Amino acid sequence: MNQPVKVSEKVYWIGVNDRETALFENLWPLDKGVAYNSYLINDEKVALIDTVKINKMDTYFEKIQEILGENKEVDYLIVNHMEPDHSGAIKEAMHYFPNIKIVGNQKTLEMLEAFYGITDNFYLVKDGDVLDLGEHKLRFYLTPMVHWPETMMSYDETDKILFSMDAFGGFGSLDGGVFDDEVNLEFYEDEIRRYFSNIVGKFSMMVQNALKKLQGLDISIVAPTHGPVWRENPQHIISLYDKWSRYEAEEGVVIVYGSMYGNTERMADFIARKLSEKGITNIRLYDASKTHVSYIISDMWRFKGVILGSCAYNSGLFPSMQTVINKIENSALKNRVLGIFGNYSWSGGGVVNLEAFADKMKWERVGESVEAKSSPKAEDFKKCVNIAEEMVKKLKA
Ligand SMILES: Cc1cc2nc3c(=O)[nH]c(=O)nc-3n(C[C@H](O)[C@H](O)[C@H](O)COP(=O)(O)O)c2cc1C
Repeated sequence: MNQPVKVSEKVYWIGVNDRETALFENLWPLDKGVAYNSYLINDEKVALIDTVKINKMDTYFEKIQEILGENKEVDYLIVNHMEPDHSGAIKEAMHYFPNIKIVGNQKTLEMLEAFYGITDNFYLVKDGDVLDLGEHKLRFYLTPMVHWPETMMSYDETDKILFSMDAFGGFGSLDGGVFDDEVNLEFYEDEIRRYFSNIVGKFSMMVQNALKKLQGLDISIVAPTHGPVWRENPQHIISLYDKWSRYEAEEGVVIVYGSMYGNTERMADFIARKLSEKGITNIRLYDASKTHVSYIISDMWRFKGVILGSCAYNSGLFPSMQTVINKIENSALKNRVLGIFGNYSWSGGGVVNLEAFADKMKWERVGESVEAKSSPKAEDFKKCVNIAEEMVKKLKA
């Protein structure tokens, strides 16, 4: 999309879509692309709010010039977040608008120098400071570690727009629709949760601190740097963030397994069927070697039950399961209920490592771990039934 889109009388969305990059942060699949949202406030003084990734700059400055006309320039560039997918065009912005002032906090300043060697034309703001643009007044809220040290949000007190940087944003390009009332929210909510769980979730406590700081603010529009702009129901996305960062979950079970020859997979299928017979409708069953871990973590952030299975592999976990375990540990997901199963043929390695993981995570356990020797037998399936039954009891309690 090349056209600027009006967010309010003087505020414009001037974001760009990226459908070329395969992996966000060179890690997270972008099957449906991503949008880098940037905003322009065309007041007496002109403010640009965050920029876009450098590979997507071709029409960006044209859009700005189109809004401003020939005789106006950008006065301020508000840098809410220094991650290069938003700060990438800062140097070009300084080149394009030589009088521009870069607005950020002390940590922004340090990063500007470290990333781009920029030390001049900086306008330092502290928590609660206000920048007067004429009709519009921007108040700055420092929200450290959501999910970088310098992260902050800018609140337009006139139109009640919260420019929230990466918070409340997600994957998925904006294919025509820009606002929450213009798009299929089911898709974007999934992609926002995948973004949250993989990138921001580790900093859930800082998200809670930020939400507390924003409490009481009259917010009409939430304008993040990725994903849709929330103008119809901004409280909806705020409440989802609140729920996820408190580790609240829905009834449902995510089963993930690593299997080479199908024995562990048979146990996973069996457990899934037992869960279904007991009335669980939200069951997600993943082969860890097929589905990218980012989708698996996203579902674990959504559902209360987690059941992990691995065959033994060179005295350890099956490698794709090791990836899943590492990611969960790194994300520090809390308050889940866990069942464990696995398979071996001589001295094991899968279940013992899943047990060690369980000890670290301190999640509530269900049933006795089951480790079948090669093809699972009747007594193994009995233990699988027990895991499923105990899980359902916990979920329905
Ligand atoms: C490369 C490789 C390494 C393995 N390492 C172990 C091991 O360290 N300990 C063990 O008990 N079994 C080991 N096994 C055997 C498998 O874990 C076992 O056959 C299991 O039943 C496979 O489950 P699956 O059918 O779900 O793949 C290994 C198998 C392969 C192919």
